[in-house]
Amino acid sequence: MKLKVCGLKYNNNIEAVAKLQPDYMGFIFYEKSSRYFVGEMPKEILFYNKVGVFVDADISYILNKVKQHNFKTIQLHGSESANYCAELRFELHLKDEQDRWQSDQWRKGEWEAPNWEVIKAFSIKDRFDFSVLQPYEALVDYFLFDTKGKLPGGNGYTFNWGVLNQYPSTKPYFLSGGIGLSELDKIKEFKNNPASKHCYAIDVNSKFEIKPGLKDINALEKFKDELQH
Ligand SMILES: O=C(O)c1ccccc1NCC(=O)[C@H](O)[C@H](O)COP(=O)(O)O
Repeated sequence: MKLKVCGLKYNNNIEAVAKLQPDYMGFIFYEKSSRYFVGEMPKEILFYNKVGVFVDADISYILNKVKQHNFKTIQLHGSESANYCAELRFELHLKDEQDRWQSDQWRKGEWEAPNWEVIKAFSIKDRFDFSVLQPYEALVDYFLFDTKGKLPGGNGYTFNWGVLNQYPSTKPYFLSGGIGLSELDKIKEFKNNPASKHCYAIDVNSKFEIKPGLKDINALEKFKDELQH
């Protein structure tokens, strides 16, 4: 399973996390979050697979952040509708066209359109109406299942993963919400469960923090090693 480390905030710490080579590194662009990312990222991670995480943001705001931070993956963590996802896809495509015309690589015949990935998050507690996923099927690349809580994300506790036994789709999903070292046994058990068939990645955040946005590198390293076994 792949690993996404979310909610990175401090540049030295970001570089240290990047050295662990998680598959995705997530950055929160939601002002009310204690992990809200401001400023510039270290140049060293320009080409890493970085995820911009947004909550009901204006699409123009997302496009600005995509350009500023070179995101290829966008995570929608609010109540974004399927129409919103369609509009985002359309705008990303328009952006590609503009970039193509302005690019030297295109003139040299070397231009490659970015492979956008859109993740749509949904919150679960003890049950979930999976029919809500249907309108998003053709519009997003991954679903992400997080725990329903007071905050849109980063609540720090797990939901009942048994709910995923009813997952009706074949779309790969991220499993999220309160996952820490103490969930490793549960993850191993989950891997043997039919519900994990389409689980593409594990998403971790607050359970690996020294303070909001500052990740514990040793704990992450241990988790990554264990996840691979
Ligand atoms: O982490 C936040 O502060 C946050 C705030 C607003 C929207 C999304 C947010 N996090 C998104 C994530 O993908 C988290 O990794 C996910 O919610 C799980 O967090 P945690 O329960 O702390 O493991």
